[in-house]
Amino acid sequence: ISTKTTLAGIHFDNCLMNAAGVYCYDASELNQIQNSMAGTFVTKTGTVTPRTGNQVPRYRATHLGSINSMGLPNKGLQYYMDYISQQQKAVPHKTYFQSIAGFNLAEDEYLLAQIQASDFTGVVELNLSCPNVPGKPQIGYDFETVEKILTRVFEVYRGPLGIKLPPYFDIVHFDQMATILNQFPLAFVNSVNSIGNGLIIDSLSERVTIKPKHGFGGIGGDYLKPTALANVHAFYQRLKPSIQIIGTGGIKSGQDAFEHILCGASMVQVGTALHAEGPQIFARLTAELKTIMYQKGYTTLTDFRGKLNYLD
Ligand SMILES: O=C(O)c1[nH]c(=O)[nH]c(=O)c1I
Repeated sequence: ISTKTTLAGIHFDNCLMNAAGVYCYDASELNQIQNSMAGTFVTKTGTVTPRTGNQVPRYRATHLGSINSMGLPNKGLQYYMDYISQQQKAVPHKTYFQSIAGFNLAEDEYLLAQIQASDFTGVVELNLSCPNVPGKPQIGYDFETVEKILTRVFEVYRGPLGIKLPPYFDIVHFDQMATILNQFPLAFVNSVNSIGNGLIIDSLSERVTIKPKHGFGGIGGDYLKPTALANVHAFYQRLKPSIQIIGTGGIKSGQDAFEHILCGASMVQVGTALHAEGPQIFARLTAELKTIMYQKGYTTLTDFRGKLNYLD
């Protein structure tokens, strides 16, 4: 029984990995994912220059998930490129993901030019869905800008590249986004990022739980799972087969991972639950997923990927 997968024509021994932003801020955290059962890692979204991010407390977990308004704290693209360059030499049989975000088209182009000029042989995840940079809208909700960015991206970048999208909540939005995305040679679409600008309150103290933005932040965990599964399946149904799906949102058990794959995911990313449990979660999730596959008589992910049944 194998949980291996292929994405962008690249083989991964395991379909489980971290979600950008969790356990991937620096070399210390990335080493822990590298030394876990995860199939690979994605870096914290890298920007042109390092960022300290928003004021703390900026992350809070509840028994149903998490809220965060980190504000894109990161070491800057070059730090992550240096780390990946080192890992490509030290652990060459794995392929790594670099998450990036520019604050405008020129920055997107600059980031991609830097990657193109480097020895990077991995996969780029262009983040179009950070909800926590004050004053900056989530690009994923501006369809015309998404189309403009992707047009330019594929004029300048030749390696495998996918995008991280915010959750959508309207069937027509799935249709409109898929129509745009099907124009481009995307390697994948990663659905979903956190549900932007939720609010979790401590009713005892009658206060919000995080400092930035009057307590408003991205929602992850159990709260997010039904939305995540819907976005994974909606894009799986609509996108051309060459654009694969990475499923992110609400995965804390082998069953959750199984459900994302049943909805069409080729790779699954873990955020909130990884933050709570640490990198050993990948051993647990892999074992649980294999047990479910065994019980159902499946030996590979292709036996059930995308084969969600309807009631009609
Ligand atoms: O606040 C963040 O750093 C952050 N937080 C999220 O929940 N998603 C994102 O894409 C980002 I860039």
